[in-house]
Amino acid sequence: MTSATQQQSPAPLAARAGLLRSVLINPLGLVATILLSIVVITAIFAPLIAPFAPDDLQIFKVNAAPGDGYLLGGDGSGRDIFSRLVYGARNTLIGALIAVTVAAFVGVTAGLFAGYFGGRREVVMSWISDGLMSLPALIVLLAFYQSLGSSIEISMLVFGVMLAPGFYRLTRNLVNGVKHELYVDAARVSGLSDLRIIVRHILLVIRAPVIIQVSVVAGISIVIQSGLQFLGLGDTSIPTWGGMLQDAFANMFVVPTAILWPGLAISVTVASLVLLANAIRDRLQQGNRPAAIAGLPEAIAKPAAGAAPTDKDALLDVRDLVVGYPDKSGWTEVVKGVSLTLRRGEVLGLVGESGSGKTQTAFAVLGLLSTGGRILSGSIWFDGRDIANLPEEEMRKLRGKRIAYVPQEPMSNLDPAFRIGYQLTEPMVTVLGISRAEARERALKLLARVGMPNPLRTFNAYPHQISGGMAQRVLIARAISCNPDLLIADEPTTALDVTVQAEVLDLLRDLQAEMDMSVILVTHNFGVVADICHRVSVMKDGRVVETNDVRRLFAAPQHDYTKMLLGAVLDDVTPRVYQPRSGRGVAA
Ligand SMILES: Nc1ncnc2c1ncn2[C@@H]1O[C@H](COP(=O)(O)OP(=O)(O)OP(=O)(O)O)[C@@H](O)[C@H]1O
Repeated sequence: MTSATQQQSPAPLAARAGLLRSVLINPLGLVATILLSIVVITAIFAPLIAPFAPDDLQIFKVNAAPGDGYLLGGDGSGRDIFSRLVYGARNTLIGALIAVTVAAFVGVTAGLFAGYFGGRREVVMSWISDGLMSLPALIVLLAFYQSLGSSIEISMLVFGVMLAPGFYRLTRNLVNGVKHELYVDAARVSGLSDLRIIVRHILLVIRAPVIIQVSVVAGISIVIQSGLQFLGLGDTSIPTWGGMLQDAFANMFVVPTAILWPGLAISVTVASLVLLANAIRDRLQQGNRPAAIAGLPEAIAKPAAGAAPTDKDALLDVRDLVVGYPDKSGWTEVVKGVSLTLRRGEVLGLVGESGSGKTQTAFAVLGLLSTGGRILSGSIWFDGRDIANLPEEEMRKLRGKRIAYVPQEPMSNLDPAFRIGYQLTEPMVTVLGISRAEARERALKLLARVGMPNPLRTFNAYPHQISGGMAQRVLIARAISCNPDLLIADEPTTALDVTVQAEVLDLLRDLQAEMDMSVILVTHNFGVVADICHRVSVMKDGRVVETNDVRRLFAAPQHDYTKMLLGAVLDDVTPRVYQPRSGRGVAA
C-alpha cells in the first residue's frame, strides 16, 4: 500500500532535480542565488572586469573621490578601490573555498565511515573530533601564523581542519539515522560493497543537510578570514576584502566611505550564503512537493459540494470523488470519481488489486493525503457535513474523536520513544479532555478488552517489548478509545501471521458490534471481506466497478472484474462468511 507510514526511500531523481528549481522559486533563495552568482562571476572574470590591476598606483589618485577616474574612488596609496574589490572577491572566495573543502571533505568522510561502521572506528574518530572542538580556533590560527608565515591559504587550510568536527558530527548522526533503513539492508543483501553503499545509497540521502552546512561554513570562513586580514595577519601584497578593510580603517578619517565597499561585499556575500542555506532548509521542510504545484490553477482544486444526502441513516456519503497528484503535465488522477455510502453501524469492505485507489480513497476521507495530493472534485459527506477539503484545523477535530484509523503496519505507527500507556492516554486526555488518572483507567480497561493478557504490563511497556499482534491490538484500542463513529482500517491484518490475523479480525468484529461503529475495511482479501463486512465495493483503476451486499456479491458477482477476482481467490479458499449479531448484517 501507499501510506503515510510507509518506509521512506531515497528521493526520486525528479525530486532531486526539483531542489534547485524550488530554491529559486523562494524569493529569498532567488535573491541569494543572484547575489552569489554575481560575486562568483566577478571572482572568476576579475581580470576582465577590473579596469586596473589591483596594485596599479597612480599618485594623483590618492584618496580620489568616486568617479574621479576610479569608479569607487582611490585608496590611501592611489589604487583603484573597485579593481581591488573585484580581485579581492577572487582571493577571499579562494580562502573560503579552501576552508570549506577541507572541512567538508575531512568531516564528511570521517562521519560517513564512523557512522556506517560504528564500533572502535567511531570511538576513535569521535575522540579526535572532540579534541579538535575543544581547541580555541582563533588562538590555533594565530599560532600557525607565527610558525608557518602569512599565507592565508595555509591559515584557511588549518581553519578547515578546525571546522571539520561540525561536518563530522552532522554526518555521523545522519548516517546513524539511515544505515538501518530497509533499502540499505537490501543493498547489502544484493552484494554491493560497503563503499558503494556509502556513496550511492547513504551519501545521496544525507546530502541536503550537508549542503546547508557548507553554505553556513562558507560564510563563517569569509568572516574569520577577513577578521584575520583586518588584524594584519595575512599577505598584504594580495588584495583581499579583509585587507581592504584594514587599509580603509587606517585611512578612515580621510576617506570615511572607503570602508563601506569591502564591508558591503563581505556582508552581502555572507548574508547571501545564510539566506541560501535557509531557502534550502525551507525546501527540505516542505518535503518532496514538486514545484509544479505552485503553478497549477487554483480552480482545478475546488470540489463541487453538491446537495447533502437525504438518507438519514448514511453516516458517510462519498460522491464522485476525484483525487489527484501533480506531475509535470498537470494532475494525475489516482481516484477517478468514486461514490460510496456507509450506513451507521455498517462494515463496508473496499477491495481491489494493488494500486486500485483503496488507500487513497480512505486517506481522502481521513484528510491525510500525501504531500501534493488533492481532492480535485466531488464531496465527502460525513454526518451531514461535507468534509472534502475541510481546513486542517477542522479536520483534526474530527480525526481521532469521530473518525479513527487503524493502519497496516502496527510497529511503525507506535513511537518507540514512549511507553504504550502514554501513547494510549495522550489522545484521550487531548481529545476527550479527561484527567490522566481517568485516561489511565480507561486505557487499562481497553487493553483488557482487546485481549491483552496482562494490561498493566503492556501499559508500562515500550513498543519494542510487545509483539506485532499485540501492537495491532494496542492500535485498535487507541483507535476506539474516543468512541469514534467511523473506523477506517487499512489492511489491518496484512502484517500479521495467519492465526493472529483471525484473532484481530474477531476482535474488530466484536468491537464493531458492541459499539455499533461504522467501519471501512480496506483489503485485497476476499476472505477478510466475507468474514467481517456487510457490504463491499470493488475498486479497479481508481473507480468503483461494483457495490453489493457481501452474500449477493459472492453468490452472483455482476462485474467481470469482480468475477475474475473471486475466481482467483475462491479456487483455493473457503471464506468464513460473517454470522451477524445485529439484523443489519448478512445472513450466513
Ligand atoms: N504520493 C503519491 N503521489 C502520486 N501517486 C500516488 C501517491 N500515493 C499513491 N499514489 C498512486 O495512487 C494509486 C492508488 O494507490 P493506493 O495506495 O490507493 O492503492 P491501493 O489500492 O491501496 O493499493 P495497495 O493494495 O497496494 O495498498 C497508485 O497508482 C499509486 O501509485
